[in-house]
Amino acid sequence: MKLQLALDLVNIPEGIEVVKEVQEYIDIVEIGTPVIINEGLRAVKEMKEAFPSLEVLADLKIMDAGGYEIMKASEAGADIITVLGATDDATIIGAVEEAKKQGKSILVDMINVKDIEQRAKELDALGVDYICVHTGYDLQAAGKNSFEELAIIKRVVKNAKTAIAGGIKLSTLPEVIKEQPDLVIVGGGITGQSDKQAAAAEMKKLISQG
Ligand SMILES: O=C([C@H](O)CO)[C@H](O)[C@H](O)COP(=O)(O)O
Repeated sequence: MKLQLALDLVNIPEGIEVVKEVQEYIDIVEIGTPVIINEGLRAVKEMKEAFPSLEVLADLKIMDAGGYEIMKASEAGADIITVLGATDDATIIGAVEEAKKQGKSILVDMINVKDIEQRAKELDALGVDYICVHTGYDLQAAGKNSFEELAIIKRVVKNAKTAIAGGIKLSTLPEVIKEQPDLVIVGGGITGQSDKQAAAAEMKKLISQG
């Protein structure tokens, strides 16, 4: 099980400082959608240059032009790029083809997918690398989480790796670990803590104890 740090509410220098603090406890650093909106793919490039041994995920949440957008994120140095599960199969197929050509991975974000079980089966058959259940900020504020959805994808996905994101904290991590996803994505649960290093270290410890 890997730990991914999501950077959403920072600029590039602030993001690099956070990663310096926690790098030994994380496997993947995510350049979050808000950061890409503010800074562009330059944020991906600068993070990869600063931490070449970490995998970098570009949270583009691609909805169209799958092949082209995967190509641009790959050129910037992203190892993993996100595509929305709610989009059509043509976009997923284009993204998967381009990612294979570039030697990169696709993480499909299931945010706002209504039939998680059916769509997860379809995406799995299309050859995506990760399927990720995700409760976005707006639904987190309404008290939602994706723990039940994680159990669903764990049951039906046969080939892709499974992941979960959205409001995961130290207190809720054990419930997530019970389901054994391949990847746990944490943003505010680390970046919002006064001692980010201690939070990341404790999370890594729980994850390695499995
Ligand atoms: O993808 C995300 C969100 O849509 C903003 O872009 C976050 O990176 C993801 O939710 C993880 O962050 P936390 O919810 O703060 O753990």
